[in-house]
Amino acid sequence: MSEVTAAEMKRLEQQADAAGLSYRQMMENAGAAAAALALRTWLGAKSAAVFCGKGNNGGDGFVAARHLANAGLAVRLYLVEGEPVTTDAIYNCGLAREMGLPVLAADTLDEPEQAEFLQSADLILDGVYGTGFHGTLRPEGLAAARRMNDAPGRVLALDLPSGLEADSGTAAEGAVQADLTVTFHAAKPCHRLAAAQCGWVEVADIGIGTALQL
Ligand SMILES: NC(=O)C1=CN([C@@H]2O[C@H](COP(=O)(O)OP(=O)(O)OC[C@H]3O[C@@H](n4cnc5c(N)ncnc54)[C@H](OP(=O)(O)O)[C@@H]3O)[C@@H](O)[C@H]2O)[C@@H](O)CC1
Ligand SMILES: [K+]
Repeated sequence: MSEVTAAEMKRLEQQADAAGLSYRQMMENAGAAAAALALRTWLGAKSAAVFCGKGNNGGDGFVAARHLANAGLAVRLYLVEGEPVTTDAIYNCGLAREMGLPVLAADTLDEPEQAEFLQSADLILDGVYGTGFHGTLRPEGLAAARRMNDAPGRVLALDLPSGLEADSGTAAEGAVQADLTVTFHAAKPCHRLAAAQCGWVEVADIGIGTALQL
């Protein structure tokens, strides 16, 4: 399997953007691919809890949530670190809200109704941290990872399980344990170095190869 580092991935995204494949379109392709993979892997899934951080990994989560909802699943979004901060994540959070998806703070999961939703969710999407993560999990990230790991549903990590460093494969204490990881364009070193934490790994095409004629 070919592999790229986080920095190489960033460079490829910049080149693809310059070649006319916008960052927003890459995020759309990533989230749509993740939703499609979830739907064909777990046939019959009826509900999904989607955890989103404030960066672009969260952006992938907002996109995937839209596509899962369009496929008929009951979907709720949980913001782990408050509102998104990147342009494309803000845009996709807005679209999710416009289509009426519940976008809730993750600490509402302390409330019985939200806790019940998470306990009964067939799918759990981890869009908290991707290639931007380094170091240790802070309390919000740690609490979210614990909730995902403790829930009975299947965990799909977007790009990589939150709490892993993409290049070193170092797993922070309490990192997400995924059943399936969907990564974008090419695997990152963590998928090999921390294979057990990632579960099954699928690489999704997000259009970069075509844009750059690779
Ligand atoms: N670019 C693109 O076009 C595409 C990108 N894509 C997606 O974007 C992902 C990369 O997105 P990203 O670069 O926004 O970083 P992301 O992984 O969301 O998280 C970073 C946030 O976490 C924070 N943070 C870091 N360490 C932390 C810690 N220990 N504890 C707490 N916080 C910590 C960090 O803050 P900082 O520490 O840097 O201030 C930052 O706010 C990539 O994996 C893929 O899924 C796809 O959509 C395809 C197109
Ligand atoms: K993730």
